[in-house]
Amino acid sequence: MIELRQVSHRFGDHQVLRDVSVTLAERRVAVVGANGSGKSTFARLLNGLVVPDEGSVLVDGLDTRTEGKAVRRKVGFVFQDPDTQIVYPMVEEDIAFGLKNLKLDRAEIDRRVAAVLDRYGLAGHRSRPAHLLSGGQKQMLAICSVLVMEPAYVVFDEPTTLLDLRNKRMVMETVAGLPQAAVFVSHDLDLLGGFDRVLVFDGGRIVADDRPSAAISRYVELMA
Ligand SMILES: Nc1ncnc2c1ncn2[C@@H]1O[C@H](COP(=O)(O)OP(=O)(O)OP(=O)(O)O)[C@@H](O)[C@H]1O
Repeated sequence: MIELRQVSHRFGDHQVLRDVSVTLAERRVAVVGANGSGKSTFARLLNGLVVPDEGSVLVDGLDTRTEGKAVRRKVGFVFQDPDTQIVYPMVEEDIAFGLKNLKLDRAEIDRRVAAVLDRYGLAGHRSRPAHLLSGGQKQMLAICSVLVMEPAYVVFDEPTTLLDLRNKRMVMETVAGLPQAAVFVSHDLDLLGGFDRVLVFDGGRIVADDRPSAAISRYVELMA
């Protein structure tokens, strides 16, 4: 369970989140809202990439302010642009990077790298340079690098924005099949029908919190 208690945050003079309190316990939570409404900041709070100016964020009781490292182990984060996330030139090195930091032995790293590449259709690309992958394959590589760490939660920040329809579907099937709870920030409203809960952000506040159809109707009204 992830809990925000009276969270406010500003960047310089700009108040980005205003007194947000919410508890996330569902398997699939989506977050929508206008550009600049605070969605990415909210997403980054969930794994301690951003620590709030006021209030607190608790992940299974761990405070992101004091337990940042443990929180980042628990909460994987997928960015919009996989190029921000891919750090090593070769596919297998990129996937193995986090596992090496955990000081796992070579055989265990190999096993986990092979399993995740196989599961998500990248097994044939294991020894290829990452920059030769298509946009969709790069996003799947970024997702694999997160999933191989076996986080308890996965936060996706607009992971489908740069993808064509086929690759959007592939990412959505991946999200739907995850054993973990996921929080999914998106402007692609048509992808959110299967979610348990949708939060609508406006001006740094949650202004609707409902099932997909009701929340999306509210968002469409807001944008009219
Ligand atoms: N690191 C930062 N430094 C300064 N300002 C920032 C920073 N990150 C975000 N902001 C500003 O905070 C506001 C909210 O940004 P945020 O990225 O959370 O919005 P968003 O709802 O995700 O927007 P979008 O849909 O465009 O991605 C924006 O005005 C943005 O310019």
